[in-house]
Amino acid sequence: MAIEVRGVNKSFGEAPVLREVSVDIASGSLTALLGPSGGGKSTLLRVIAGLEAPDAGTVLISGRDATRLPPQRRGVGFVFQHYAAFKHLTVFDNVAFGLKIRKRPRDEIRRRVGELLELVHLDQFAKRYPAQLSGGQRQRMALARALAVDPEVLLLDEPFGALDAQVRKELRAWLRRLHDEVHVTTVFVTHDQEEAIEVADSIVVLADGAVQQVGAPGEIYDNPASPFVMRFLGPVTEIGGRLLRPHDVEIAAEPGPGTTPAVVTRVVRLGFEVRVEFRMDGAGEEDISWAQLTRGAAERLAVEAGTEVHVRPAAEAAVVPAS
Ligand SMILES: Nc1ncnc2c1ncn2[C@@H]1O[C@H](COP(=O)(O)OP(=O)(O)OP(=O)(O)O)[C@@H](O)[C@H]1O
Repeated sequence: MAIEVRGVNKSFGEAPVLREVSVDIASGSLTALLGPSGGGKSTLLRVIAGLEAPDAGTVLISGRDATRLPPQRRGVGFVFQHYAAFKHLTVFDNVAFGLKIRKRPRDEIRRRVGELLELVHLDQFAKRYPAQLSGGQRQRMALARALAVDPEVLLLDEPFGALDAQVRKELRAWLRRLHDEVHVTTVFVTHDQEEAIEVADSIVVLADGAVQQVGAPGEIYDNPASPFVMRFLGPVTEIGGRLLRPHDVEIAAEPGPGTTPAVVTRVVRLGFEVRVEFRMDGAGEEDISWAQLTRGAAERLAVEAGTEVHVRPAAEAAVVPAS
């Protein structure tokens, strides 16, 4: 294990922000801390970095008790959402900064910074100043700088949070590829479930200061531990007191084993996907469930508002009691 967090508690004043948090982060993994705003993600990252001291509990990094070590002695590199570059230094010198402080020989610095700039695709920009870079390029520079001192662990707090959607998507894919090349144990904070699912090997869902579930993206999506996790990871709908994914709802024209009658209230065509909204037999006026169908399936079924249908969860559906 690269990082072991054991029984960490942290309060600010009266308010508990982390409650008995224990997490194992495997060496070489790319882990997302995912959860709603205020759930404690940044605080946990800061406790791992040594920027915040826990009230109780321990943090082990590479098997060593780091709980009382200052940040600079933990072997971690970090990048924050609003990355503060040294404006008066070139890209090269920004990346070289940590190596210079550590008084590495000049030749080594030149070689290492050259390699890193190539890795983050900024080799053309070495002589520019941060103000002459785009937001995405600045974040890549920040990552190169964090990697310069060979950290055992890389900690990223919403590193792409301030960027527009398109750049954010590009950087996600790029971070994934970078990690496949460099294999440094990486933990990143995000409140975006799609980002976590797309990029991470492992997701830690954190809400209300407590770990809700830990697992590979597919595991968490398919086998959520609670209604909260299920709702947080993707769209859900409710049928007969059970939560399930809308693509796991089966709709048929005729009744069958385990089906319940329902009336279609609306059909929304969203390109490839068709969203069929319906009201279950006996449900209240506002109580609308929905199914996500492919366009082909919807055409075969030929439903429109007012059609009577029969619905049930698919045999392989992940289902969680709604409350
Ligand atoms: N230094 C501090 N002093 C007092 N309260 C704090 C401090 N830092 C964080 N908090 C509080 O702790 C709680 C958790 O904050 P934290 O930043 O860890 O959450 P988060 O999950 O990262 O949220 P976000 O996604 O909004 O950044 C919040 O209620 C926040 O207001």
